[in-house]
Amino acid sequence: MPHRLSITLSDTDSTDYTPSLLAVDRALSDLRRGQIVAIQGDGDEVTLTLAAEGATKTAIERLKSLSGGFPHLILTTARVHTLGLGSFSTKAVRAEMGKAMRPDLIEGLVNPLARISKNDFFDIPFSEVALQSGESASIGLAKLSRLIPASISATIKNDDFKGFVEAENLTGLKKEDIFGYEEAAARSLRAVSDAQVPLADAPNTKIVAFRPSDGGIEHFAIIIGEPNPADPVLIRIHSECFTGDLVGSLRCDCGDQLRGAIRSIADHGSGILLYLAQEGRGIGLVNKLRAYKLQDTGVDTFDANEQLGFDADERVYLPAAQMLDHLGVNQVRLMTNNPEKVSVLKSCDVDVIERVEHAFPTNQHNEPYIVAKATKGGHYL
Ligand SMILES: Nc1nc2c(ncn2[C@@H]2O[C@H](COP(=O)(O)OP(=O)(O)OP(=O)(O)O)[C@@H](O)[C@H]2O)c(=O)[nH]1
Ligand SMILES: [Zn+2]
Repeated sequence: MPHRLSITLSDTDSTDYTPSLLAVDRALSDLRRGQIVAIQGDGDEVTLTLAAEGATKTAIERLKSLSGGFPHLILTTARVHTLGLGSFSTKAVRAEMGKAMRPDLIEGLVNPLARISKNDFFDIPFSEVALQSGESASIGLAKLSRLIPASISATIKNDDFKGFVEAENLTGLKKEDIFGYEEAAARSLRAVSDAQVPLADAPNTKIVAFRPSDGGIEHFAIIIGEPNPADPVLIRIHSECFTGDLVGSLRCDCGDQLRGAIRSIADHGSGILLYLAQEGRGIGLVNKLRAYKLQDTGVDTFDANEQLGFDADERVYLPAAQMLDHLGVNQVRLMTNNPEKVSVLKSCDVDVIERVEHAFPTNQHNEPYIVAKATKGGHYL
């Protein structure tokens, strides 16, 4: 009698209530709608923050009046380095814009696709932002909301955080909620629905949806055949790629890898494809399109991310490890060319007993991308 995978659907009524996740979720939608969010920092520090992307004059004026001063533009060091505006050892820096806090200058500083002369920035002083500060958390929030990673922030003192956010009708959250969000969301994943979905190349397939407790974005396990968790399971961890997976973009190898993995698992007899909601190596589809436009000027895939202010790769694999854990799978044979996936999965206590090569022929459009992944990203060819 073969061992079966365990798929236990969670009763939504009994899902843990996780206030910190909920606060981040609310803050993300506020930020995306151009609203000010209040981040509680150390002691009586409160960082009032707006996403730099799309910040309007009216919102900046409200931030000024709420803080009683001049807010700063917070940028990632990656972005400032690519602008050639100085060298810093922290992850984020503060541009002290003073009266120069104009939407066109902000756009020029944060968006590499904006047409503005670098000379406009030369007299703006920059200073380092502490790693665990509210200002640093504001960048984390912008990244989680899949906007350009830059904020307009003002840090004030107020020892009645709850009273302040209530009086001003702002979403308030702790900086630790933001720093801990990705891990907490991954650890709260629960299977919420599943169904048989026969695929063209794998008729005996079941898809299981996993949802974090704040109702945030879902990840999926595509289970082909009847994997036996007592043996090593053949798996693929695939990060979402709307362009490659869905509409057949030739700029990457994702579509071939997705369908190729389904075919290989079906040929093998059984296995699991984990489909992770982290489009564009975790920067989101809108930013990936920006990165493509930059790549059309000759920049490679990793540098394009950095020009936008992101790390070269923003992905996390704890959700994948958690889904495997829920399915009772610990030993895996992982189909990938990316050594980082192997090492990160191992660090999440998944026993990767073998890396299975997963490469496909290139085409004229994705060749530079595949070459950059191998030469710069250390991927196996
Ligand atoms: N930012 C950015 N993301 C890209 C680009 N091209 C593809 N992607 C994304 O890269 C990710 C590729 O995911 P995977 O195929 O799982 O990962 P991989 O790192 O190539 O590793 P393996 O395929 O396992 O070898 C997807 O999220 C794509 O959307 C690009 O030029 N820029
Ligand atoms: Zn792709």
